[in-house]
Amino acid sequence: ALEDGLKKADADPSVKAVMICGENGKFSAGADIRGFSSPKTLGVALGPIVSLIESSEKPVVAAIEGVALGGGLEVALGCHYRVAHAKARMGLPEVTIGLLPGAEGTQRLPRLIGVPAALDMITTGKHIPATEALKLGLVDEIVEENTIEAAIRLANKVIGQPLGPRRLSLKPVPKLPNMEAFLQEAQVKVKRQARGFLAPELCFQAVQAATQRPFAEGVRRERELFQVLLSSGQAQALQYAFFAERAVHRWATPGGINLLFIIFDSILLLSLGLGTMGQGIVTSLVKANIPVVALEQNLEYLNKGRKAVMVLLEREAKKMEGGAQKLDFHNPARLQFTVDFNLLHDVDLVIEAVFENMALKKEIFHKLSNICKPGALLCTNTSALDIDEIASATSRPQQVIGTHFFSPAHVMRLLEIIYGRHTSPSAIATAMQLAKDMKKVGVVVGNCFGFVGNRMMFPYVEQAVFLLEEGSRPEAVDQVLEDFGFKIGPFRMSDLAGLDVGWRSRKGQGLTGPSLPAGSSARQRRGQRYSPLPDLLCERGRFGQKTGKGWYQYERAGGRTATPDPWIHGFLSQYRDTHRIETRYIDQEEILERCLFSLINEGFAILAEGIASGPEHLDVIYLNGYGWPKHRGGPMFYASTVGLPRVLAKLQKYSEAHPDVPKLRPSAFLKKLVAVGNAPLKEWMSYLSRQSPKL
Ligand SMILES: CCCCCCC[C@H](O)CC(=O)SCCNC(=O)CCNC(=O)[C@H](O)C(C)(C)COP(=O)([O-])OP(=O)([O-])OC[C@H]1O[C@@H](n2cnc3c(N)ncnc32)[C@H](O)[C@@H]1OP(=O)([O-])[O-]
Repeated sequence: ALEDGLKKADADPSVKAVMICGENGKFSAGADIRGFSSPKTLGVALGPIVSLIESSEKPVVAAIEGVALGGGLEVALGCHYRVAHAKARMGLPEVTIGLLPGAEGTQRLPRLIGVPAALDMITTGKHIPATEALKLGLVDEIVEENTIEAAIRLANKVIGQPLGPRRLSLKPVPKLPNMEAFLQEAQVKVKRQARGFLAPELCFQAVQAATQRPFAEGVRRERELFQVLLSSGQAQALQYAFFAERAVHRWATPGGINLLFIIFDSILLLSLGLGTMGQGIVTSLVKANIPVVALEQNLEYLNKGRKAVMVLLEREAKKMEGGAQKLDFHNPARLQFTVDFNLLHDVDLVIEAVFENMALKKEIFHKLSNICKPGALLCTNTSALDIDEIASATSRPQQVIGTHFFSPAHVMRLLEIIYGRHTSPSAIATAMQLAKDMKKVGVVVGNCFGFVGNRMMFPYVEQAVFLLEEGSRPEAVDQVLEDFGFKIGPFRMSDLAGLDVGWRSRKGQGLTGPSLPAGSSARQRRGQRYSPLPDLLCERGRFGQKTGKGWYQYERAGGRTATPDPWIHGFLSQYRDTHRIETRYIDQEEILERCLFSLINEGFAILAEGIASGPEHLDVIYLNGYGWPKHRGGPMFYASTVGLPRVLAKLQKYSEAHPDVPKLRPSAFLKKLVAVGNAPLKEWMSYLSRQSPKL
């Protein structure tokens, strides 16, 4: 249509200028991402159309409203002028779906805004607001009112002016005094951050080509690189992740009810507990423009918490344009700190974020149930505790729901939303809406120990520790998983989170500590293999970063630079001697497979139990809360790319070698999917006889 329109306009002498706009207040979100999975729909190449726009003999003005992303922005770059609405956002986000701008955007953008800014936009895929686009010279004008009228005004003004200088393909790339050095440094940075993710590196190469070759050759290079990415497999993983994230917004209850309404006109939210988690939650709420009261049990904790929240908010405000004014967090109508439980009467929604202790949580929920107004929703921030048991302390279990935030809560996007046996659909809908307002990805899951994310994490960490018993070292295991794409491996993660957290939980479960029955075997619990290694470290005061020693050693207590610790190496060999374990060499493949496949195996069990309604939900949780590398699409998608028969065969092999490790025993659901012929991921759930009984 664009091509036809342009040709008609060019041929019609009564047309003096052309204006291109989108429909319904949106310029364009770019190519249809679904089209990339079918080569047929890629038939129409956008690049030549962009060139056609640029070569028009009549001035073409883009009127950008809403978004101009990807191919949308590339179309705008072909125009001779760009007018944007002040609220519009622009970007070349192709890298986030594993691609690069394939319609000449990598060649035009650096010519317009210079190499540093273009590289930044293209390799990160970030969306920038119109005000920033104006500063960069990406748009010629921004308007508060009618963009289309403004674009037409500009078009009328420029009729008859020479178009040569406005054709980006004819412009040279602006020179930098130190272009070589700049590019070298930028490439190192891109590579370091990509950790196996191809698209940023190829985006870099395409922009580099713009600095080294004439426009037409640069375009050829861009097309070659685009094809490499298109067939890399990473693009499919990222595009799957894009749609998976949107699919988790669609949730249903046992009767198929899916309520999408907010039950409160205006929310006054109360955050209870101002520890690290509470501080992050309050910061996110203020950022989401939700009036919030932060409550602590005593003044000492309150003042400490208030100070920390203020530091976080100041920092957030600095990142935003007009941040302090927008956040307005010194205004008591927006944010109050109190120790007065009477304020609970007026709040619509409570997020409790006290210490992870069942007795304490029950006591608080009993109190909340007595004080809060009848409609108030009561959320508990917990990473593993039973929502039904917490709800049983109230007279309104239908209004109790789990909201598992991830630390730091003002940064991490994931919010696991856990419904109990009595949680009402409107409570789920409200929690989902809250997630959306807080710009988080809410995923509805069922109630079980560890919910989805942590439940899948337990066997992964368990395998990592077993590998140490058998002959590996923390740094070797971490390296394999970091090479796979995780930001940090399980041991560095454990040091960061604090080894004492798990120790406390194991003591609570009677797996270690004083409640462990006398005479228990060191490496067996309840008939299963158990590793006391983490407990032994904790007994020696090695809690991780906070004590300067854990699985690694650090420069000081609270230090962040992990270095392999010879003490740990000696300790491990002594441990193996004590327990007569023969040290063996464990290769990278075994490390990777045992850690990942045990996690994936638990995912299949979760799906079969109806704790989550589809593999996409598990993947979205892992991508947004556990640092799973995005270009691998999430654990369940990864399993589908490895092939379920291979995952099954490997689990069978490892399970035979370790018969006392139940988490290596292949799940019945995985076996079934292999038996039916390696079913594709989107069909998995149709092979469950009872679908999502808990949702
Ligand atoms: C020979 C080679 C030729 C190559 C040519 C290359 C051209 C070019 O370089 C490549 C591209 O443009 S790549 C593209 C680069 N562009 C991007 O990567 C932009 C990706 N999109 C976004 O970032 C966000 O969706 C927006 C900011 C646009 C809206 O955010 P919001 O307001 O929170 O809304 P929301 O919930 O997010 O979306 C609403 C609905 O729209 C759907 N949908 C949206 N975009 C889609 C798309 N492009 N496609 C399909 N569907 C798309 C979305 O799934 C959802 O559907 P549902 O059924 O209701 O679930």
